[in-house]
Amino acid sequence: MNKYEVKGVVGEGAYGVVLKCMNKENGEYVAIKKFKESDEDEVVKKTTLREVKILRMLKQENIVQLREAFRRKGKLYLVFEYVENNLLEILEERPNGLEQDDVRKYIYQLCKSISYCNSMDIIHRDIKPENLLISKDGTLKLCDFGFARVLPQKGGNLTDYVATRWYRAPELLLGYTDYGKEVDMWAVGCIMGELTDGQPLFPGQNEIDQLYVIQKVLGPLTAEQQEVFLKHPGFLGVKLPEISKPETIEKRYLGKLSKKALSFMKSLLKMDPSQRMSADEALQHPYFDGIRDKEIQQTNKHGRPEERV
Ligand SMILES: Oc1ccc(-c2ccc(-c3cc(Nc4ccc(CNC5CC5)cc4)n[nH]3)cc2)c(O)c1
Repeated sequence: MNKYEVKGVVGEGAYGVVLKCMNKENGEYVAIKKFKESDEDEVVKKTTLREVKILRMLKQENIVQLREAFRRKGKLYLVFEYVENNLLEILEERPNGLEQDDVRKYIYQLCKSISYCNSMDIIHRDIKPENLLISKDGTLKLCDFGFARVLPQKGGNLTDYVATRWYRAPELLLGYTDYGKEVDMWAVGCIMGELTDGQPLFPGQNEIDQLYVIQKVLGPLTAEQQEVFLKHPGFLGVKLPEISKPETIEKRYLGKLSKKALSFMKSLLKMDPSQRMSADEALQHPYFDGIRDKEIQQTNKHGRPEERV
């Protein structure tokens, strides 16, 4: 830590703190995650080692890069690239939402980061505006893999966890343990809505209310999910809401979303995870026509020559 000068705090959590620091040797800014616990606690040690193992796997332009990891006085320090801002603060500056083209550019980059994670069998599990960093040139970078997990082999289960409620998929809220990468794409749909009008799409006040606000817009849970809800110990005695006329995404964003954007968002906000669009499918969606082609042209200009057919 001697070569770093602390300039401020950019994040805090149960784990510890993320500091904005300057490298005194080269003047470069970095973000350093300083873990609170020393490594005496076996459980903490196991989770931090799992986090570092995942971070070392990730090298993609829309994911914050881990630069180095070191221990000092029994505490673990992770050094990352520093990025100027995050989407939470940008949303606070734009209470009525962002321009539609900026929404599209950010959601495209987010889908690229998730597609890359999925190619490594990694799910993030806590995608939210605070964990989406935005650089001065408008590059989005996914950060904070503290809840991330490597998907278990077929039939394996994931343990429960508590991440940010407003972006949590129905299967997580209902306690399913065989959930998968679809939970990250549900969060993308929630964030797309929030970027569009500046308001959280499903701002539930507790877990029951979260399921209620989701159904108020999208309609009822699936039949299977309703059965799970009625048997869930945490929801015993709680009635499912009678949703005769859901608000619908169309009405919620009337006049604010193009037809392609609406179709894209609705393909993400499917109650049934098996029906939800994957990150790879999302990248091929007509919503990204124009962005994808421009990127292909640029790659061919600077990268591998266009394959001759
Ligand atoms: O497993 C992990 C754990 C932590 C990280 C992580 C890595 C890097 C950052 C980070 C944050 C950051 N910049 C930043 C973050 C937040 C703001 C918003 N204003 C803050 C409140 C003062 C402004 C700038 N640059 N890099 C944050 C988290 C990570 O990427 C993975």
